[in-house]
Amino acid sequence: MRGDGDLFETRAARGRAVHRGLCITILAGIVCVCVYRLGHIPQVGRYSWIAMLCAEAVLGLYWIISQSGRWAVVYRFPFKDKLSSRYGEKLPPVDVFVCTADPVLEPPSLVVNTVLSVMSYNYPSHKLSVYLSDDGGSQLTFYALFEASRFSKYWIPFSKKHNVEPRSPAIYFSRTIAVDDSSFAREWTHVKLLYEEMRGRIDSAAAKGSVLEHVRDQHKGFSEWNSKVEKQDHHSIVQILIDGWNPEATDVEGNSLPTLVYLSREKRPGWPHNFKAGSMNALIRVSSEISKAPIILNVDCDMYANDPDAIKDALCFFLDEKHGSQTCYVQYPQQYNNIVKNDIYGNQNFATNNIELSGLDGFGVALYVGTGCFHRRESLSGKKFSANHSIESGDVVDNIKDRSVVELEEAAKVLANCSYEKGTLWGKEMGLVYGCPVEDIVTGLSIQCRGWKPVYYNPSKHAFKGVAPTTLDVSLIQFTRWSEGMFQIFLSKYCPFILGRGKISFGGQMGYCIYLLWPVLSLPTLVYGVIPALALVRGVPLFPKVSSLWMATLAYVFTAKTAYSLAEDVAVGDTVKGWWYVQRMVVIRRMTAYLLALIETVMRMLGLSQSAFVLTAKVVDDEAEKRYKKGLIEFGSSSIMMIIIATVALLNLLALGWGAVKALCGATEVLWPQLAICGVWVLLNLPVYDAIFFRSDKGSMPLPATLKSLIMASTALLISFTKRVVIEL
Ligand SMILES: O=c1ccn([C@@H]2O[C@H](COP(=O)(O)OP(=O)(O)O[C@H]3O[C@H](CO)[C@@H](O)[C@H](O)[C@H]3O)[C@@H](O)[C@H]2O)c(=O)[nH]1
Ligand SMILES: [Mn+2]
Repeated sequence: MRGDGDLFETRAARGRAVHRGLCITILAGIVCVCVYRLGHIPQVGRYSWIAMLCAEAVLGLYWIISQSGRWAVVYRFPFKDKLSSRYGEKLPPVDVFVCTADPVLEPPSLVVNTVLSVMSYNYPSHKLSVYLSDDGGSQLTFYALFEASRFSKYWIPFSKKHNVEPRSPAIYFSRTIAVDDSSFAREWTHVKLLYEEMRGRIDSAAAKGSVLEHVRDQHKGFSEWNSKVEKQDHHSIVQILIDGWNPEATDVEGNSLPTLVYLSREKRPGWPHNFKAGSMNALIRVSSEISKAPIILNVDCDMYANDPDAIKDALCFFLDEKHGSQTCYVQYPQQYNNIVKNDIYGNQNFATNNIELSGLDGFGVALYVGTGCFHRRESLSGKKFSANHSIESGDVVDNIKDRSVVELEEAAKVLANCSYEKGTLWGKEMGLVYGCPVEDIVTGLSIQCRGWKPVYYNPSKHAFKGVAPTTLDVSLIQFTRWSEGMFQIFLSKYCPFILGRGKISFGGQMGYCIYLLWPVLSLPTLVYGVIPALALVRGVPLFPKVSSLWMATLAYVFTAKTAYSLAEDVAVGDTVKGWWYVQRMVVIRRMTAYLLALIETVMRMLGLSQSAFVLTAKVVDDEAEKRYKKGLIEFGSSSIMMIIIATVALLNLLALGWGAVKALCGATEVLWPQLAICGVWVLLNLPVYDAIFFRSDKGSMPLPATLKSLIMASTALLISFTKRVVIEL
């Protein structure tokens, strides 16, 4: 852990002693449970017992690993006022990269709101260049950016003059103000109208799928689409929509504007384009031709800048005299602006964002999560850290010299061609690493292994806000991609224990594994979701006698872990209900997304499949949106994931029913601990029963999924019951 610098401070979190004390007792408990399991393997139900033993051992090990995120939590505090007074006009230029990939899943009007929010940062415009990379190669997106470049002439001066927040016009204008006679209200009304007109034009072009002919005449860039341009087959397009160094490029009040560039790298069938990593690498090269700022901010197209001063905060970590030269990136947590009450899909990650990631920071590592991250260009370009990397404060104009817009565009295009990377180190040692669905995580890890130090910064005012998934399917697909990518890293040469050895701290290596090992959790969770219920019906006990000391130990481990997790979540701002919903989502993710990722990984290792990047949809239909806002989980598909969820839910419900009847009938061998486990599963799954039995909307469990699940669950129970009869005979 690094100590204090002059532009920021690092403080240890309180309560470490309590956590460490509790850790020791839980650890002792876990050891006892495993010892007990090993020493009491029964004759009947042997395999179930061994499965439970394995599950508990894996969960216990994972619990140990996850303590690395709690052991040495630190928080960061930058001093941006000090930065401003020290650097004044000499602040470094900043390039902002925005990535988009599909005009349908990522509507152009959403994309340009993100672009406008980063264009209007409280930062000198002539030091700011914004690049939009469009992997969709879409004229509609280009058109939207063209519209935004015009609207920015009104929006930037308005938002800066009145210091409005946030700087995404869509979000800002969705809130109303008291319209009176003041000049602010008049301006507000005027700019809002301009915004709404612009948005109307963008949305109607998107709906029609084409841009009007007379509009196409207004900018030379549209002619790029005169020849054949298909999403996966087109030439490189680079269009400088605002050349910020040109004294004539000004807003309506005569101030300079940030540079604005549209990029769509070349795509050809047969050439791997490497998804977002490929797009980022093209951005790194193209921007180095045009503005070459030493600091790069990278955001996803749905993630607007929420804090107009965030650049200055981040710069404190780069410009600090003591530690700044070693900083490779400053990562902010992923926050969302579309979270409903109690966050039904567990998107907010309270414990991860406020504790675990700060805990990793305490061990000197931070995950790069692909968005909301400020990079040092040098560290992104594959350089190793060596002393004395200071950041220059040159202006964009120094870089451009006397080249015209067209010259720059032509030079930049070449850098975005498919063939450019052939035989180079791009995607290996330079830029973002290729071949992994979580290009961000693996890239961050390898940068740190080159001697650089990242910073995780989680300010109370969120710096960026994105769009969180609003249906179960989309959320689980996202987690499948993530967990598959994570596990792939663990099994590759990038495994932190191998690559990171001697380069990052052991605590940091463990910290990475909190995420890299996600898919492994699928099996023990399924064991706990299936075996106690089946054994209950079969009449086979899987736990010690309720009155025994062993049972007390087991119960202690379970209670202490659960209570700690609840306490920590609530301590950092979650509600009790929110925590409970996270528990549900955790279980669902493990049984579905992580399981599929595990299977997929095995298939990939056998050469049977290839990983891809399934884009997360940022829009859903109105009805689904309404259900999301009402807090109803959207099942609505008969995918294998839904069937797994429904099967486990029904299995536990039926087993609980059976056990309860037995208990009421006064049977002596009621297996209380197993009954309790089924009870917990049933409680967790209440919305699943609702979706199966009571709901009739489109988000309910489809009948085919219900039937398949019912057949599977009852068959499994029947088999178990038959075994019981055999035992009794
Ligand atoms: O071929 C592609 C695919 C995606 N993207 C962009 O990548 C971003 C992230 O894609 P999204 O579908 O929103 O994925 P998420 O699951 O929300 O993304 C998280 O996880 C990714 C890694 O899996 C990271 O790259 C992202 O930054 C991080 O927000 C979006 O801006 C896309 O436009 C591209 O530019 N090109
Ligand atoms: Mn996203």
